[in-house]
Amino acid sequence: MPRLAIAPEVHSDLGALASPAREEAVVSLRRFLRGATSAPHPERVRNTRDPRVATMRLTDRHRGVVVRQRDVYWMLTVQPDAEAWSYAQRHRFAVNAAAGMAEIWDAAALESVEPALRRAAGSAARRLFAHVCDTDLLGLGIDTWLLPLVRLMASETALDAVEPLIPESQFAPLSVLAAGGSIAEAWRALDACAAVPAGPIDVSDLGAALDRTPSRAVFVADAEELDHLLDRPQWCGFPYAVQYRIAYHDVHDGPVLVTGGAGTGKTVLALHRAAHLARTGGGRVLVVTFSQATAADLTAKLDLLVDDTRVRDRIEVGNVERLAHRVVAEAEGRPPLLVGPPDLASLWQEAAELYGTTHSPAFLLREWEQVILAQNLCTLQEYLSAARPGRGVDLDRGERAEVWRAIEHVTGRLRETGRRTLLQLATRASTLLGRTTGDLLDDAPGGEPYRHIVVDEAQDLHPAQWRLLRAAVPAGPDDLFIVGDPHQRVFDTRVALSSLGVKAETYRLTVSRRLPREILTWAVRLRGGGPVDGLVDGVTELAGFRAGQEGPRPVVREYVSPQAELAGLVTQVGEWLAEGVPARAVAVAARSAGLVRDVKAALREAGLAVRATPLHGLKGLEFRRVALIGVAEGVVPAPGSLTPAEEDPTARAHDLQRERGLLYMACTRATERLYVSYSGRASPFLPP
Ligand SMILES: Nc1ncnc2c1ncn2[C@@H]1O[C@H](COP(=O)(O)OP(=O)(O)OP(=O)(O)O)[C@@H](O)[C@H]1O
Repeated sequence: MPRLAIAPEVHSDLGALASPAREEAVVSLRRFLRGATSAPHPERVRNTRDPRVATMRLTDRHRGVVVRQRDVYWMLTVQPDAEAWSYAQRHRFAVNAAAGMAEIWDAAALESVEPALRRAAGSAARRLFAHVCDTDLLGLGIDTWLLPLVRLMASETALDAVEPLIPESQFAPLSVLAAGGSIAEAWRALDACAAVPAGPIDVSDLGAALDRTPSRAVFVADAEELDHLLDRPQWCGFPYAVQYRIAYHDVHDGPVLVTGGAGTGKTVLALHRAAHLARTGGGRVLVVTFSQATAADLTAKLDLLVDDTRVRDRIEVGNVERLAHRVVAEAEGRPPLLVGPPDLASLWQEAAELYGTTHSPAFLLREWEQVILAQNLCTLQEYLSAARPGRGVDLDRGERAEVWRAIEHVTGRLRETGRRTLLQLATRASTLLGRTTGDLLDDAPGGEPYRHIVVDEAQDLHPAQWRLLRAAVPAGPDDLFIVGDPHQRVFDTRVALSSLGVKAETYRLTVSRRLPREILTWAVRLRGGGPVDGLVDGVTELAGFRAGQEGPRPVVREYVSPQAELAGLVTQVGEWLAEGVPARAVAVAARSAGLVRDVKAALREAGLAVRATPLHGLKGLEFRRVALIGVAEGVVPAPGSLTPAEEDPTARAHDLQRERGLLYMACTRATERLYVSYSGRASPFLPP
């Protein structure tokens, strides 16, 4: 029987076909898998660059392009006849001699750039890879067919120009060598492209190479497996090599931290890991995310990824607040009472007035959350000797004692009325769990506690919440799997995991699978501000963060008045919907609640039923079209959320960075188009 491997492009090509053609093509593939007499068969194509390539008729107008070797058929794309023949003629296929993965490249396009490379090389004093011998290049898996082209390159620009035309596993080691890296570093770059470690490699064994390349080929044994692969989104069946390597690694010895820019596939990776742990791990898996909206999104994605209900039932999705609530409720025998923000604000006001402190209510709140709760300081003595990282104003002993009294007033009033803040709840829950790890969570089927916790959007967790998560899972292999992006932080919680005793093995993802290059470049300019701290030791840079696709540039519109801006928004959204973009794929957001209300009213009046939300509401989500309005001076950054510089310049700088992170996060939700508008003067965050 033939062994059929499907490439991700077949998934998207079939998805793009109109309904009867798609069904016809799938029926043909099913017949092929059954070996039916009427099944499509490989037909030779004239003038191919690789004799193993053929096409198979799948509908009266479409063909699948396959590379055949013995019983293995690797189907690469499904195209109308002429395009399928052209594709078959243009491409070459090989097995990487060093890392063993299957590779494919557009040889015709490379041949057409060869004369330009030769001309540039003629006038160059030195070739880019003159310092590396052929043996080393071949040892790094550089293909013998590509080698002469590599030898012609005279500059990094030449290498960058061919990047889209050659496999990543060829480009990655070359780019390291071009930048002056060593052979060992180039090897590491090549290793990073592999989904599985290679073992012995036989370059003539296509089947074994495809097994090592799960991001490019999935074998389907029968019609059921074929339907299963095609009916789910592409990310379910084809994790990228780096996602596969981390997510399907047998056992990570302890915590794992994966960072990466917006849209680099962290959430998808976290979901694959959660699924893998639920299938193979030692107990229940808790997936922690930011909000109810992101929890609903992750739940829906997990339902798609994991269809075995027994495995799915082992995974729970929630946020830290829910976990804290549940632990405390179970220990205390009744649901805890929470204090609302207005009541809390008036308590801080009262404390500032009563104790005549020179510090504002907002200062006291930050001191409580960022110093006292962050370090779980329980006595004045502890507070007097504590470090106050991130706080810009020094406090002497007398001032600290005064601040402590004010804080005790608030905590005392909360105690009297039986109310708590969310961070207090987290602290209480971690204390309870610290005493009895797991036992308080045993109302699950089977009675076991969480054995694994997977954390998405980790950049915004407070130390008190980290302590809760740490206490909710026994320390050991595969205990914590954490993904996050410090550049997207929207709260002022800058904590390095190691400072909380979480020593994680770290990985970094660099290619955005969501953002077109134009939006990414613009958003990175907007983010500016250089490296940021949080999660990792030291800082995270945006350097190396790049996009995998092209697209239109963001549109920035200036209007003469807020009314004109709303009218412009309505026109823009109307145009998107008229183009056929579904309403659920469009989001509109603004910084202030008032503006969101105006947007909702304007959209309602125009009969446009798209999501409108504050900027925070976009966190963790993505949409084909995103419109951000009111990105004006005096609105973004929101003046009310900035600490006055005279009160605490460091806190103000942090507030500004957080506001910038918020706008950056919102801009990076768009997969296709980003529209930004303002009336009056532009927000100082917008790039010139
Ligand atoms: N293996 C894959 N195959 C196809 N698409 C993928 C794959 N991995 C991720 N994607 C797509 O890339 C986009 C970004 O992925 P994801 O949401 O996981 O990124 P992220 O790093 O969590 O983003 P952010 O931090 O900005 O929320 C999504 O549209 C997702 O479906």
